[in-house]
Amino acid sequence: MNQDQLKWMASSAEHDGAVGTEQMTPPEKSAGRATKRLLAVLGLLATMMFFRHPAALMGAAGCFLFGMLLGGLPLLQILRRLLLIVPFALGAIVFVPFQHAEGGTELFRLFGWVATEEGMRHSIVLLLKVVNANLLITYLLLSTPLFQLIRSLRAIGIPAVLLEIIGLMLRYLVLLKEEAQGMVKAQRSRGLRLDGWLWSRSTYKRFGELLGVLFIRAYARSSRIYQSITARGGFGAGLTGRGRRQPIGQGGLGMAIDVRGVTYQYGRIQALRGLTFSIGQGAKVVLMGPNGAGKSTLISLLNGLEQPATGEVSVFGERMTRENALLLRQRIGVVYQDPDDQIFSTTVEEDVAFGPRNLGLDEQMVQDRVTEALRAVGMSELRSRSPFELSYGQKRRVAIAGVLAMRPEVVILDEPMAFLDPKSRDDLQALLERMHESGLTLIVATHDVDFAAEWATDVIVLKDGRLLASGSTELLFDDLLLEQADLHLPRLVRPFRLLQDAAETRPRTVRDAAQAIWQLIMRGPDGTLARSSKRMDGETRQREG
Ligand SMILES: Nc1ncnc2c1ncn2[C@@H]1O[C@H](COP(=O)(O)OP(=O)(O)OP(=O)(O)O)[C@@H](O)[C@H]1O
Repeated sequence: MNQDQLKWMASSAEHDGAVGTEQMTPPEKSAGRATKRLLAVLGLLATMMFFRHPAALMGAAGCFLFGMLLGGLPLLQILRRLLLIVPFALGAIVFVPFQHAEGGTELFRLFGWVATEEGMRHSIVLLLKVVNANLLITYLLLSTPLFQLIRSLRAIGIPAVLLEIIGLMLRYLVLLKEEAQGMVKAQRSRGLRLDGWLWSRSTYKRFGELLGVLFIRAYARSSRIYQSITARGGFGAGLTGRGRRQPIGQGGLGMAIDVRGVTYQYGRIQALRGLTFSIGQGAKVVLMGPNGAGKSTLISLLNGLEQPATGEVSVFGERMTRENALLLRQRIGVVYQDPDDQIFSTTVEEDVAFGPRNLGLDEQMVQDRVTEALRAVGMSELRSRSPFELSYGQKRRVAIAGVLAMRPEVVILDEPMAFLDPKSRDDLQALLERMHESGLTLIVATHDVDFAAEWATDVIVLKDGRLLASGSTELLFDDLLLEQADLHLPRLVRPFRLLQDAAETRPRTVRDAAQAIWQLIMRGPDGTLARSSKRMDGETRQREG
């Protein structure tokens, strides 16, 4: 996908009205203000380290709080963030007074431990310093959007790798929180009562078990996130030298993907059993098959995240190996089923910029690609938002933008329609159409036969790791194949199957179906319509009988 193609998509999206007004990069002025604010907070934090007197620290805390309220920050939010330091405060109060037992002035004894005046003072000073630091950081977080904060941190010379580590740690914390919330919700729906949980014995009995499950779930999720980061060139030494595409071998002209005798197994589980098929450039392919058929495994192989046990996968004529997988991967983008597995940055624009940065592009080019990709998916307005605050459909668009910004030639989407409302599904289908018109080869793993019949040009059907069939979407009308693959006939076709005179009619779209019905009606004068109606009535009665 070249620059013109992505731009074309972006302009089409705007033309369709799918896009709101583009929010341009924040003005220099506010970026400068954010950096000044960051420097001021860092300066105050450093100064705070030298304060030794509780009264001075208390005075500083009062000033900070007053300043924040004067600046319009909500008191409730400030207090909520202050609650975060309660565990630390308890630790400081409980342990620190006993630190100066030797040589200090005794205040009281507890279980043989001596609390001293010096220890107590030290404890109060420590506590006040933590409160002050918390107030200052809260001020920064509440007054400056996260993306600007990150830019400012970069501007003052904090190494990018450190920021990435912080970003990933934050992502892991968010992930833990989401998993914990998900678990609580699922358990409440099955009768878990939360009233009095803090004092309940069973809470503590099950605590270890729940914590274990939480970490296993978070681990599984983070390994999927790791996969998607790798798919966009993360953790690698950059995908290509300075963003240029290396020449890729000759062969298979017009062929985007060629799969020959591929097998794959997870331990003793045979997931793929000798698959052979090919996909031409510019095709719109649906990958179908029941649960466990091997679709996700195949996608991992096509993207080079896994290597086949036997057989080979070729991309644009070049055989995929461990060595060239990084290079070939930039020609094949993958949009995973769960956008939360794919998105991990603190802002939408940072997330979309992740792949282009891995390509080694300069910052201006990265920003251009981010703008274009977000415009193409109709998400320009939300570029500064945290992706974790978005709806599921919006997250999916961000995930697609992240892949488009890499300018791949093939895009694979795993169940892109899952969990979307009808309007979002229509929007996504229109987006897929634009992506295809811009020259992309698209592969969509789906269970949705109606979407497949309407949208795709070709179909690949798997079952139990085997290829049941591959070819044009005419296959979707083959009853035997559909039965073998646990699929059903597209809905639009079913009524025509009940009409003897129109049993072979295979409408793909509502418009096709309307036209077919109209043609049937127009045949009326010679009596066909009447006969058809009678036959339909007759057949319906027969079925009901
Ligand atoms: N990490 C794994 N470890 C062991 N077995 C696995 C693993 N992932 C998948 N499998 C097995 O491999 C087979 C193919 O699974 P895969 O996820 O590729 O199917 P799928 O067609 O994508 O299914 P679905 O439609 O449910 O997503 C299944 O039998 C599955 O149990």
